[in-house]
Amino acid sequence: MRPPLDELLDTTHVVSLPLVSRFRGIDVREAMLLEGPHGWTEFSPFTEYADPEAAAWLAAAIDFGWNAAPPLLRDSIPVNATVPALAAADVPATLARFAGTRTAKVKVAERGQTLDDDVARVAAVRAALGPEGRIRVDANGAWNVDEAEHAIHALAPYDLEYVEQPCATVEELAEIRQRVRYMGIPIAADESVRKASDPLAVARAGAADVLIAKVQPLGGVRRVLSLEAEVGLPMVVSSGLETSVGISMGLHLAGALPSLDFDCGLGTAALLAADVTDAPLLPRDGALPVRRVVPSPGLLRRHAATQDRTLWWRARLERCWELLEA
Ligand SMILES: O=C(O)CCC(=O)C1=CC=C[C@@H](O)[C@@H]1C(=O)O
Ligand SMILES: [Mg+2]
Repeated sequence: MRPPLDELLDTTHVVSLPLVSRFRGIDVREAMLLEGPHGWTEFSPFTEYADPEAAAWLAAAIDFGWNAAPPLLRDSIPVNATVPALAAADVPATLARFAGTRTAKVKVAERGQTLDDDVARVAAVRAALGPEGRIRVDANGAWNVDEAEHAIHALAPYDLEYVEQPCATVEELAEIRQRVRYMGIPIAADESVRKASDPLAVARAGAADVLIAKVQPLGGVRRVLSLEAEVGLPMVVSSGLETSVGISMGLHLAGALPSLDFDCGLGTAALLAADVTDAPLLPRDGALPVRRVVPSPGLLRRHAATQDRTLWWRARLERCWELLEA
């Protein structure tokens, strides 16, 4: 059910938050925050996304603000550190932002970098975490199947928990999964789930061992819970690089999933140089508490987007609202 447009627009704030270091090609994260009857919520599709994709993020924002969250089965969520495609020398300072995490997700296959850069970064993460740390890598679909096979061989000595979206298509994922099966390295699907018209296609095709569940692109907490019931694969709840308000939506999903076998990618408030609350959801002892977040009026003012950008987001919300079922 979609609330009236005026009701949504009434409480919106658009913020523009600097990142500590460049991540997925951006230095600043814009987000729109809204307050519904059940609390604060976030609408923050990346700016380049077209309306049909962004509408799922709005459905999620509405779900979290205008419905009671499903019952929680746990109130603390173990999270991973997220390591952008930085130089190996910068790894220790990045990991230090994610206090107590035993797992790290490392970005690889960044445009303009080489496999040697990836190997050096992953080696630095292994050196910092020690033999018991867990390392997963995320290629964001940048490799073809042969490149993925070569890269996985080069990275395997550092002991990989899984490889996230090594290739772009579901067919390629199925193929690389077969090729590296003998190595015991699972394949996780991210873009193939969150950008697909049918998020379950990847599971049906036998293309992944693990699904990355991002709550906004998948349409909200309740929608992901119903997908989970159908899909039968373990899910790793990860962020869409949200403010702490959006992270709290992901935490409510992670808290409600029937089982949670992996550390979640919800520690990314640590990648923001500023947040919207005085009590940001930053990892402590490797975990985050499941709770709602109320933005601080002072921080909303300090990080308010320009008037132009605010109008852009309001128009975007309106167009996406039109796309949702009345
Ligand atoms: O999974 C994590 O550790 C953090 C989230 C994360 O890596 C991402 C968040 C938002 C956009 C993506 O490019 C990126 C990802 O690909 O998983
Ligand atoms: Mg990913």
